[in-house]
Amino acid sequence: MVAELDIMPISHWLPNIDNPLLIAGPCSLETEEQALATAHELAKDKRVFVYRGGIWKPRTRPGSFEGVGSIGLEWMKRIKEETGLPVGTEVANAQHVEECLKAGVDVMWIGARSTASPFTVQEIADVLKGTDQTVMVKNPVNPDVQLWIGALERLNQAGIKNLVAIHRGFTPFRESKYRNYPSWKTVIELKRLLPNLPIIGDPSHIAGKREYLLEISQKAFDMGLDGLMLESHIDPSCALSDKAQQVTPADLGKILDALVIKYASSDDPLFENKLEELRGRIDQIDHEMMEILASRMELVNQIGEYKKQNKVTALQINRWAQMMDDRSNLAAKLHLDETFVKILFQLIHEDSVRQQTELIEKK
Ligand SMILES: O=C(O)C(=O)C[C@]1(C(=O)O)C=C[C@@H](O)C=C1
Repeated sequence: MVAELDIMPISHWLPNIDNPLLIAGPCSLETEEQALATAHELAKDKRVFVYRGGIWKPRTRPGSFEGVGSIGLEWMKRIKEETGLPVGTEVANAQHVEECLKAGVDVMWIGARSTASPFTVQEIADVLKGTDQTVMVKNPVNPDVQLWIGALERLNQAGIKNLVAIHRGFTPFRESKYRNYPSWKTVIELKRLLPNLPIIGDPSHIAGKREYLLEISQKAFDMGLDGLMLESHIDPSCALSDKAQQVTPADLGKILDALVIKYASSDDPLFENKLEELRGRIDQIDHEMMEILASRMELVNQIGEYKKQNKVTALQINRWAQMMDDRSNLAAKLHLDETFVKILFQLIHEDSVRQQTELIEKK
């Protein structure tokens, strides 16, 4: 289902933006001194556009630091006054939103677990109705693009047009390099369905460890995302939450220096001409591949007819196993990614079996 959302570009609510949107600040506001010292350091870097700080922290298990609560909003007001930076925090229920609206918080975001709960999102949307608030929506914990869009739709139906999606990664099922694995294909699908929706990355939550921040941030720009949310703490070694993924404002500056910002297109005519020529060749190859696929399918259907006449099963597991070995070996020789080739042939084979079973079952 394609959603039609009325979404404003980031420049509508952040008119001075001249770079990708960078939101930075501590995972949690802990003390007024820590919150302000971090903000003053970050504000010196003109690439930072919004200050972030967690006030209400949804923790997986009880007993860990769950945020300072409403007092943090007073600190946010001081940060705004003293640095001039717009401020943002996570909201998880109607009361949080009401308090943030009163305190003049500029950006609110909905966390991954809340996005996964339509009642929670609706409750938040109902309080926001009639405001011109900026709201960011993190992906739900599982890669369900419709659930992510559903949350954005609920807010949009409440009149919220300053919307941004945040890719913070998905809960892994097993031991993995990153804390929350990125799913770029889910991001591509979201971009396809909602081309006007700004999307930013949250490398801190994807990484879980500061040493991976640069590679994930670069990947986010390579994928055409519109900005980043990065956690920065004046002294990460003392942080009360997510210590390992936070960096000092100085280290954040180094990450930003190392990043190559990418654009959707270039105004260099030489580049554009070359791109057009290469794309033409790709179109040609794709068309040839599809014709080859159609010829393959004709053979599969012929085999299907013989199988029907001779009462032989559509699925031939030994032949399939031999084919997979052969295609994997060829993939290695041709320097193609073996997993990619495996998935491709799995899809082709699945469709062959589907077509043959339909043909065999047809009266
Ligand atoms: O070899 C066959 O028996 C086929 O029908 C072809 C094919 C294929 O797509 O290559 C399809 C189904 C079988 O499970 C194995 C292979």
